[in-house]
Amino acid sequence: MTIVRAILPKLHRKFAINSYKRCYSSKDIRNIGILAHIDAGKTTTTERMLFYSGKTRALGEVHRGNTVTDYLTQERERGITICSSAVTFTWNNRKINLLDTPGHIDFTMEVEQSLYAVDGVVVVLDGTAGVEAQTVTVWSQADKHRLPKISFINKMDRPDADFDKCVHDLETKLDAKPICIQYPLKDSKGNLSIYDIIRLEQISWDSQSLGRTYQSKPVTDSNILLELQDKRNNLIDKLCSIDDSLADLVITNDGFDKVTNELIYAALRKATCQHKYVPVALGSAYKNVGVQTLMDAVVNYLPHPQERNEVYDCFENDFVGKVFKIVHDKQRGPLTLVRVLRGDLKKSMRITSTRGQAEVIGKIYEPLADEYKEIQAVQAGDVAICSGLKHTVTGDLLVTNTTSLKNAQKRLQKSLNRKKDSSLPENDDDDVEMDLINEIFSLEPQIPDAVYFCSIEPPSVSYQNAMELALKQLQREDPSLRVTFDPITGQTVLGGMGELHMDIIKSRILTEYKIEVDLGPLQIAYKETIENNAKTTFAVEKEIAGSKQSVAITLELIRDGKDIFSLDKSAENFNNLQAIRPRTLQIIRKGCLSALERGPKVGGQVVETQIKLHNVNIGRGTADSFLMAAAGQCVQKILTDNGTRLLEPIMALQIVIPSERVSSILADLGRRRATVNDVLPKGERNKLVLVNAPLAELSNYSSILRTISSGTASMTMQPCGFTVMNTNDEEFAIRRAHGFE
Ligand SMILES: Nc1nc2c(ncn2[C@@H]2O[C@H](COP(=O)(O)OP(=O)(O)OP(=O)(O)O)[C@@H](O)[C@H]2O)c(=O)[nH]1
Repeated sequence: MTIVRAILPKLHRKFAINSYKRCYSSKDIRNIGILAHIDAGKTTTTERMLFYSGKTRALGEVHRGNTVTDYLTQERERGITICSSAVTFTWNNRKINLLDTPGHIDFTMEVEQSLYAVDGVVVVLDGTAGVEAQTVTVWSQADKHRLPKISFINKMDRPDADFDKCVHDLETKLDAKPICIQYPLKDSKGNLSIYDIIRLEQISWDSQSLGRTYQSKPVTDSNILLELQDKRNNLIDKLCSIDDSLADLVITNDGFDKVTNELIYAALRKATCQHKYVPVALGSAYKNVGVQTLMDAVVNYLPHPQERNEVYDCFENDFVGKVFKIVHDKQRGPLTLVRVLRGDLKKSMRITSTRGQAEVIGKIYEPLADEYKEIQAVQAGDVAICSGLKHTVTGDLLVTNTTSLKNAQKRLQKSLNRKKDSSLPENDDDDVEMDLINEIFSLEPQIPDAVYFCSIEPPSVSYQNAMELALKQLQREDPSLRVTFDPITGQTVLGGMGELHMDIIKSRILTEYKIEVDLGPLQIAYKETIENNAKTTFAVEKEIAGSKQSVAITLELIRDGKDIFSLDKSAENFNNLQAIRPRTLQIIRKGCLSALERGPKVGGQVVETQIKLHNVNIGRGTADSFLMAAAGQCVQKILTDNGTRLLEPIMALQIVIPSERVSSILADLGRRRATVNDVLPKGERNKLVLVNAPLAELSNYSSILRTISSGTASMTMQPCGFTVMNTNDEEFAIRRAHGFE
């Protein structure tokens, strides 16, 4: 990756006149995600797709900072994708909505949300590196969303690219079943062209026209033809295992000769949509080779919207849309990117989010990164950008109204019951489906816990409000960013997924909101919990501005309680508590919960702790704020008097490594307080090591692993919860948090 430090002037390249004018039926739409490890070439590939489809008139380059999809200043400066962005273009009379997603682990949530909007994915591999750490993560995310995949082996122009190794990696590191539809060919000068294995043709791209023109010719060299025929037969053989009609044809004719290209396309499409095989294409986006044939593959093999999203059938013809991104446009304000799953999305339409917020859609635009073209309506299966939504957050499900949501839930429950009652055997797919359904109807998007935090300060107090507003906006776009206020230090605190995440937030506040904020040192986000149940009565009396304020409150903290706040149901107290007005109870609850935001040890959020209200006496004329503060102080007193334990963030690591190196990796992990969950065979030569290790022990671990394994290991890492620390580790963590280590 070339990092361009100087900010290049944003090039306002004129987009070509809209290349699609007709309305596309949902069968003619492909919603695809483009996923990869960082730097594999997603943005470069997307840029070519826009260019060859006629959507743009000039080719942008990542190193020149003028690509369409990396439109944020930070993306252009750093040469990386931070926000997923949506673009629309047409190819072979099909409309393609494509989401370019970020490759860095800190933005995993972005990728996760984008996957709700697509029906299939293109996974780009760097032909010189094969399957890398983040490839494994995005691959399993695509699996979780049951998305059919195509793999594009990019950078095949480079002398060190190795197509066969990449295909082998797909098999061994991802347990995928690849089907190569192409094979690379380099001439004596190293120029790349491609063999089409199905058509037995050689395809060459013309560099003069920046790859716009390309031609196919039949392969005539008899040796090469034999080799390619062998590959074609192999491909058919594989497809026969899942396609009975193809198998019958091969058996009846005693060979592969009668199998037409059309039959292969149809069988391969079926195999891809059913997750049985992954078509593998290749090329060099940078050298303008193989992108058009990749687009052909997208159209030919990836499903259209009607072939997916059956789970939303329960909404019938009501409107359902998934918010997969919120962006901020200087002229238009916050814009919401919505995948329309059922019904039509229309200008000025009323909708409700599953969190119960009623909203009105403003205008609707067709997506093209940061350029917008207004349209009137969008039908099911398509993707749109809406203005006017004030409360929706990334991850929300939008529906016609609450009645339609309730009806959909009832219908879904009925159909699930029917499925259960029928004698159909249950399988793993049912579990995945159930998880997805739960996620669809859950009211909040699943937001990963922050694992790092740091303070954020405006340049002067006069910027405080503007900074808070900026953070509020950024949080709507990116729910994995947490913003809290520390009442003790008076600082605003950011929680997030990693150093890059925080850094990007800082630079976005500067470029988009013109506020030069300061970030404090990055710290691990420990949580705290109580060790034992404890109960205290706290009484406080004060005269404020001539009026007497008094509260006496008895609270109990209970470990692992179910409800976060409850009332004592014993005969002794319940009648008394029932007489309290609900509004007063809400104030007490609020005071108690805000006290749980900061534990006494390192200021970590107190979790797995229930608060039970036993008794409260409130003096006449006591202000709400005084009551709220008293409730909070009572909780703090219990926490300080009885002490808390620290919980630290744990990461789940999946390390793929040659068998002979496993022992050295395990020895190193042992020194990092890791728990080895399993060591499984992976392909012929490798092992898959599954470990959980504290985040605090993993600083810079990916480069350490590279050193220990001499570059042979690949790894993915993702947060997997918090665990209680032992006393020694805890002491060390506290010293470190207080700056003594
Ligand atoms: N030699 C060669 N370089 C390429 C090719 N494709 C992309 N690159 C270069 O690889 C670098 C990364 O490319 P990007 O397109 O930004 O990769 P990306 O996957 O979008 O990266 P992130 O958005 O940061 O995840 C850039 O410098 C590209 O010019 C290719 O086919 N051949």
